Amino acid sequence: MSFVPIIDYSLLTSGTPNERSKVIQQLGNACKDWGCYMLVNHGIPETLIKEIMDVSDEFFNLPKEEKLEFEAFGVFDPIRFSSGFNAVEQNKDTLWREVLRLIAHPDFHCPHKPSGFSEIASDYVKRTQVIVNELLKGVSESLGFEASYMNKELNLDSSFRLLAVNCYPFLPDFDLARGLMPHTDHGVFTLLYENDVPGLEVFHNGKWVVMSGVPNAFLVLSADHLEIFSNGVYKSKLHRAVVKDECKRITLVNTNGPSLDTVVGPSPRLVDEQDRPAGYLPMKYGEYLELQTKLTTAGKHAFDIVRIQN
Ligand SMILES: O=C(O)CCC(=O)C(=O)O
Ligand SMILES: [Fe+2]
Repeated sequence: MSFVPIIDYSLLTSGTPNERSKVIQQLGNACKDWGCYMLVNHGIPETLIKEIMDVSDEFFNLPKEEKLEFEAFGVFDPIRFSSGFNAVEQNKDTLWREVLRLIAHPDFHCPHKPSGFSEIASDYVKRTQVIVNELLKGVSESLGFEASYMNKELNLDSSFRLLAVNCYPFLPDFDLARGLMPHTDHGVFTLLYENDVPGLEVFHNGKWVVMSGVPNAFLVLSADHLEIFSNGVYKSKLHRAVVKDECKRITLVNTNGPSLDTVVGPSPRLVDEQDRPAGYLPMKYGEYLELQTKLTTAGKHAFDIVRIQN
């Protein structure tokens, strides 16, 4: 039996050169073997995590009409609240979830209530950004590139980033399954933090594996644009949420894409006409997001359109 890899973030930033190169190797192995890992010793104060979890909880506890003031459906709407069943599965098993999506970068957006939400969420986004940037350097090096290569090629300084706050409320009076259908995320990789109610599962070696049990860790999932850019060396991770505990699950999800007008295709350094032809069609990240939104209602994925079937 194998376990989800654990990566010690502190060794990336303050390890000796030897420790750093070891952890970069571990990062590469985690991306190759699992496509996901737990990130520990990340340095985000537990007090800040508690604050953002509490204020998110307060948001979801607002009366329905107040939450619906933020209801929106456009993929580029800066603030988007939605709730309901997974649209794809309307006639099959249905899963309940509420989600608040905020565009966090290049500009930060947040509802004006509850009080303090915007300040706390903005602080959380800034601090998680530092982690994302360091991880990007490590991932870039693990692919054999210089640390800044991915950042430069994907215009990550002006990247499009979302903070999605998911809530799976426990509703004892309703017979509702709670969770999220199997999917992969857009962007380079996703950082996910859960309150202490488990639910995230990843598909590994033909089985669903629960990602939980490491306290105070981020779960990091490789996403579609890492697979595309690495020409399939690192795969996007299939995952889902299944919430069984009789408690409310809240998750904080940071997606980290390139800038919207960046055309993402396989890095020329990882394409070789003979041995490793390009496996993905280039597409602007913004177009990919729009396409994904259109396809979701049909139960399809933009990834299937850019992937070249050899
Ligand atoms: O809430 C979870 O555990 C999963 C969330 C997720 O996969 C997403 O928001 O993309
Ligand atoms: Fe996801």
